[in-house]
Amino acid sequence: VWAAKAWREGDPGGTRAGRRPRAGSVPTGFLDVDVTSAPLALECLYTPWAPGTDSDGAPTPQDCPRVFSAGLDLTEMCGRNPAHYAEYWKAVQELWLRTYLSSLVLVAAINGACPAGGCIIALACDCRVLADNPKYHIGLNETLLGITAPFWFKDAYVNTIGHRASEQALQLGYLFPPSEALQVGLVDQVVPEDQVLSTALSEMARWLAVPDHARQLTKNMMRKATADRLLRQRDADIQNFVSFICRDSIQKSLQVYLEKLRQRKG
Ligand SMILES: CCCCCC/C=C\CC(=O)SCCNC(=O)CCNC(=O)[C@H](O)C(C)(C)COP(=O)(O)OP(=O)(O)OC[C@H]1O[C@@H](n2cnc3c(N)ncnc32)[C@H](O)[C@@H]1OP(=O)(O)O
Repeated sequence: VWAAKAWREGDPGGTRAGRRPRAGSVPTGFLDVDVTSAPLALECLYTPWAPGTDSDGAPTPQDCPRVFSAGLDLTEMCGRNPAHYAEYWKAVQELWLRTYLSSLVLVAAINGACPAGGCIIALACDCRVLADNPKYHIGLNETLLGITAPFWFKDAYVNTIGHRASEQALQLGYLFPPSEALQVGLVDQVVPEDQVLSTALSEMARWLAVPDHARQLTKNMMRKATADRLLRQRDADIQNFVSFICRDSIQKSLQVYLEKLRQRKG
């Protein structure tokens, strides 16, 4: 994701959210910032956990392909206490709200798998460019983990791919391969892997060509109702998350899923 203003201006003072991510560390793996301890200054970020810039200040490709984001960090949701879950969920809300409502142009250059929390952050961007690799699935797969996507994940999905497609994909926990993601409108472009970044930059240029104030007001007009819905119910949403995630049956499901992931690796 490129936060346009900072990148365009070279932003020497901006916060580089660098370092190699580890799978599953979203929200921290996505922007690679500790959202649990610091207010997130999205407008100061100019790269994701990717790249860096070359001598002209242009972004260079990240060194960790294959995973755009493995979603939220499941270890943050297993075996912890209610206070931890509440703080974690508040940070997830904050990351999404700031991304979704950012006045910057945000283009997601998706060069790897993009499930669940990864998808929701990509959906908060203005535009998504996905690498054409059959392994790079994108979508909200929560039900396959035995959990449910919260209403604001669902809202973002519906806003992007419509009600029927969301209903089906959410219940099935379906992860779309690139061609289907394009067809359903979950991403805006699918391009060969080595063209993801250049295409994202071209998209960025297209969006930046529009007068900022008009684009920003329009973006806000389109997104405000969805964001307000969460803002009105933030505390209730946190309480709901905590009581849901604390259930023995949910903890068991998550542990089984994590164990499967680890075994698959071996
Ligand atoms: C009331 C509402 C409640 C619910 C609210 C919504 C909650 C959560 C939304 C989410 O985001 S849930 C997370 C969903 N994510 C996934 O299902 C993706 C799982 N991961 C994968 O499928 C794969 O890891 C990958 C992304 C396709 C990458 O594959 P790769 O082969 O490159 O990597 P692995 O070897 O599988 O994994 C490396 C390492 O990371 C661990 N890991 C993977 N994903 C996560 C994760 N999301 N959280 C924590 N840990 C994760 C995996 O177990 C390996 O760990 P180690 O063996 O190295 O310890």
